[in-house]
Amino acid sequence: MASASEFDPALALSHKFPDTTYSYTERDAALYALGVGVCLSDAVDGVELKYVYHENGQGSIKVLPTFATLLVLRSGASGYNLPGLEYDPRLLLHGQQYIELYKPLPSSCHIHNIVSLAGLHDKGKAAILEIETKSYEKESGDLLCMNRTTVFLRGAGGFSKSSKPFSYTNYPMNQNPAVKIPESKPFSVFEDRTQPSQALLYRLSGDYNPLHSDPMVAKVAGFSQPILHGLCTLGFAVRAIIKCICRGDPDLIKSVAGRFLLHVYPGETLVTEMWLEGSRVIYRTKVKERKRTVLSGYVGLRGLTSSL
Ligand SMILES: CCCCCCC[C@@H](O)CC(=O)SCCNC(=O)CCNC(=O)[C@H](O)C(C)(C)COP(=O)(O)OP(=O)(O)OC[C@H]1O[C@@H](n2cnc3c(N)ncnc32)[C@H](O)[C@@H]1OP(=O)(O)O
Repeated sequence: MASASEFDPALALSHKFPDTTYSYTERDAALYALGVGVCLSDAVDGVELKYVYHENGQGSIKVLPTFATLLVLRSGASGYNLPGLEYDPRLLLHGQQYIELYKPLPSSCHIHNIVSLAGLHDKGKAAILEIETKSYEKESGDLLCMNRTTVFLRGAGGFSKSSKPFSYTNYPMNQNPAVKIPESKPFSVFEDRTQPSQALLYRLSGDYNPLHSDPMVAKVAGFSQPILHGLCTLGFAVRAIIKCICRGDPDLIKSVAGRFLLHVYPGETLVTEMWLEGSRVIYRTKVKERKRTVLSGYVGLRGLTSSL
């Protein structure tokens, strides 16, 4: 591999990522739902049973909108390896996630992914890499969703002049997950306790990064114990919004944006606060035990929320 000084960001921008595929069944969707806390405190939860069971004779289970984040998993293997960009995978942290949903996800599907570079930034102490994945249903050719995954590669920055650090983005500013949290009282607040084994369950959905399961790897990365997957925390937060704002209807979710601000330890309690701003829900998730904000962002809704 080349050293940071040999890395040519201009050359990296012309890199073509290979297309990837992904197939899932109802079992994968249900396993994911359990991983992000569905029916965790109530096995017959009136609005959540439909994600894991054919309730009332329904033909198929419902799929949570954040399941879309799994469709890109295969892209990750090649997606975070830009030619010449050197980084220690043990120091990688998930920084942000942005999702657009164009139609409800089917309960089983074959997916074709088109992958591209959406952003690359030199932050000195870190490099930030943004990968965009458009996921198409193979059979119909329909575009189902788009994911933009931002990874924070600690120790991989410094490849450009510190007086003029390299920064490239190909998407509009209004899709940036960084939000200003209102000072008013939240419209709704939802509390959910994760299980000590939460990351061990969530990883079975396909993100086997040992940062979430191996105490030694967690220590090297700077944590006292394995931490929760960022996308697991995001799944908990969006579930809270579906419960409290969407009256249990997952199909109202049009887009999701989240910035991971601090790690979560499995077993900690997540408290998600929500504010309505037009057709957007601004949210912030805190860890109750440490009184620290771990995630914030917004969710775009379909349809009017004026009746709320
Ligand atoms: C399916 C797809 C899978 C995707 C791969 C993911 C694999 C997973 O297995 C891995 C995970 O889930 S890791 C767990 C989830 N993530 C985390 O816990 C990270 C939490 N965040 C942090 O620790 C810090 O915010 C931290 C460390 C990220 C940044 O904190 P600091 O070092 O203090 O940074 P700071 O000095 O405040 O800012 C430096 C510049 O970076 C920008 N920035 C900060 N936080 C960011 C974030 N979260 N995302 C993107 N950019 C971020 C800042 O804006 C700043 O830039 P500038 O100076 O230009 O303003």
